[in-house]
Amino acid sequence: MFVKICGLSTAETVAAAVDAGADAVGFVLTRSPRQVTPDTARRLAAAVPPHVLTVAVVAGADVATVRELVRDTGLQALQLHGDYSRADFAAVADLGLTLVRATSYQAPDLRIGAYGEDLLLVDATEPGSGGAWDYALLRGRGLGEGWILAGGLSVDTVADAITQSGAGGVDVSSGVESARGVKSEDLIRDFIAAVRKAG
Ligand SMILES: O=C(O)c1ccccc1NCC(=O)[C@H](O)[C@H](O)COP(=O)(O)O
Repeated sequence: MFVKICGLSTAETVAAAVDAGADAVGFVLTRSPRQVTPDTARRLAAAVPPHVLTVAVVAGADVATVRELVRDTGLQALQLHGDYSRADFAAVADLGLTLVRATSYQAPDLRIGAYGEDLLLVDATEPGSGGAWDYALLRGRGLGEGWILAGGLSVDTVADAITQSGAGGVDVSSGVESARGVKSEDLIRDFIAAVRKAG
């Protein structure tokens, strides 16, 4: 089971996620309580071992801005939220990053690779809101191998969510925070332990 901890902004919480066995860590480069600058993302990612995927999270920016945001960060993956087209995905393919298409569970084209992406993250309608949804809606929908479930997951709900959805990976942000935008090292550890136990 692939686990991504999203919205990290301090060295301590990045270290907690890595030490607890996260497969990926996300840095939000877009307007959010978790927003970090590209410089901060680069500094935080420099301490992450290469086997942990470092992900730039961007929502709604045009392709030129996206390219500018990730330039020089050294991050390994780019997660795009919003109305990005197949042409937009093609226009960032030359960056050589792992591409993550983040989309609502209500959107069409719920299949890995439909836009040329490497990973598909199926989220609530409002990313980063902590809003849960009916994860069972996606069971058996043939999304492809290893799609990632997101939206309102927490230590208490993640095991059931995996069972209900059949997801091969999970992503969390609000559910590992002590207050909005403030990550908790204990909750990060507990969340990853809950996923490992379930998976
Ligand atoms: O985290 C944000 O604030 C955010 C803002 C704008 C676009 C994306 C954002 N986060 C993306 C994520 O990958 C979140 O982890 C995902 O939406 C799940 O969030 P949550 O429901 O809070 O666990």
